[in-house]
Amino acid sequence: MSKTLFDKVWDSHVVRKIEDGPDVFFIDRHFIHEVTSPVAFVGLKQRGIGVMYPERTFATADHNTPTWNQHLPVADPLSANQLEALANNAAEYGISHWGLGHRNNGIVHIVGPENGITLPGSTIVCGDSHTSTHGAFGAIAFGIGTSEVEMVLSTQCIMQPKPKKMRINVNGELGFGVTPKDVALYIISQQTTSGATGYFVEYAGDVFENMSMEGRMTVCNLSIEMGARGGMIAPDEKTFEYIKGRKHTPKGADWDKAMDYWKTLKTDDDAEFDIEFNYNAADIEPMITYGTNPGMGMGVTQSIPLAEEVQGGVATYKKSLGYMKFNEGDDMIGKQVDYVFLGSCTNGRIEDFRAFCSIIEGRKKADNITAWLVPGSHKVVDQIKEEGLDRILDEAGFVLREPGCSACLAMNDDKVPAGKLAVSTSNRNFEGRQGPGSRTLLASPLVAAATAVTGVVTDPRTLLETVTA
Ligand SMILES: CC(C)[C@H](C(=O)O)[C@@H](O)C(=O)O
Ligand code: SF4
Repeated sequence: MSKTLFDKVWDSHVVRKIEDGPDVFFIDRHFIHEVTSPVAFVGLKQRGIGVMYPERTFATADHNTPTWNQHLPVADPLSANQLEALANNAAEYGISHWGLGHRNNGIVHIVGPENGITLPGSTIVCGDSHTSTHGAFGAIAFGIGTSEVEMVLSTQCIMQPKPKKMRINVNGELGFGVTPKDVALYIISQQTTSGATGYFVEYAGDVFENMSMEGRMTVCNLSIEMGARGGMIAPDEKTFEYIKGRKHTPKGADWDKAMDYWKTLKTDDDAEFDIEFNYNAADIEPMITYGTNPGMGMGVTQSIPLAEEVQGGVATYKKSLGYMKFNEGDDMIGKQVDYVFLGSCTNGRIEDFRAFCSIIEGRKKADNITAWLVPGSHKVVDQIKEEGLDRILDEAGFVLREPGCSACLAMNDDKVPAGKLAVSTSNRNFEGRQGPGSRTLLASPLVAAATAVTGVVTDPRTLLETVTA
């Protein structure tokens, strides 16, 4: 029978089918971080049970870590406790742990792929919604709750009903200045934040085939923001090239054997999806959000829609604009911004820093902007330095911080003050997400850079033209 990529990976991991119930589903790789794992370990201890396959679980500290002076003790007691619990639990159960300052430390969804833990055809979970990122490698990857973290630690399985299947095709060529982040924000603006609820998405078509692995990770990362369980892209030569030779990837004969399998990981021509959508690359502009969910996005040159033009409740829409202190019909271009955040598991990889630097090179940070540039991992820091991007940043008046989730969710000191407006390359613009009362505009690293040097929301294409002219 014909199968989709998703079917192939899912079916090969079902340990047992329960009639009219969920599947007992085997998990190849399990990531844990300091926020959602401590309670799971307490549960194990209370029940007096151990971790079944400690070598399949990987711990990293990221959510509430400071991005400055990481060598000093963490001042916030709650954060310090969670970090200590992660370290102690990892040591007690024999789990690999990349704590603060460790060479491999960084945001969980960035260090997994960097270290070759994320592999095609594998199943990956983490107590974290953006686990969907790993789908970029043709893995089935999704977020789980803390009770499921406990279940995976103790049995390496979870109980999961098989989601429905959606395919999103984007064909054609992306325009100048249009990045993977824009593709994702465009898709979410079309789907809304609930359009893909109950589905697992496969992204297909020219745009994803031509995209770098970094870009594919950005797209899969945002799948969750339209309600999807996860998103995935079929592995290809680019995928194999990316993972080859990394710390945890198979070597020698094991690599050849794995490759034979990985090459079969494609949707069969006549396989069926429950639902399918087609979009044109040419319709996608550099995007920006104007409201308080990631579905409220539009082309950066457009004006905020009128209440009667949008689907859903008018009252909710107006409340959202009220929070943002925006009016229907406002232009986004030219709005004064206070903060720019480059980072997160959405846009904290080397390609994002290259994109940012392509705009700020030879320019200066605007005086009204506070910029937080937070690489996703120490490896990204190393790459930034190897490529000399740190000098470009320095000359333009920017400072590079240390890795972590940072202002993506503001669990550390990187909080945008109440009322201030931030252009952020992260994935959520909910009320207070970047600090109580903070206002967030989600956008690509190019839009963030253009805004950082002008001080107002800016279409990056206007600055890129100046550079290339
Ligand atoms: C803290 C964690 C549970 C949360 C998530 O699951 O996504 C965080 O990573 C986020 O991005 O909001
Ligand atoms: S960077 Fe943001 S979205 Fe990603 S895991 Fe951290 S808090 Fe969650």
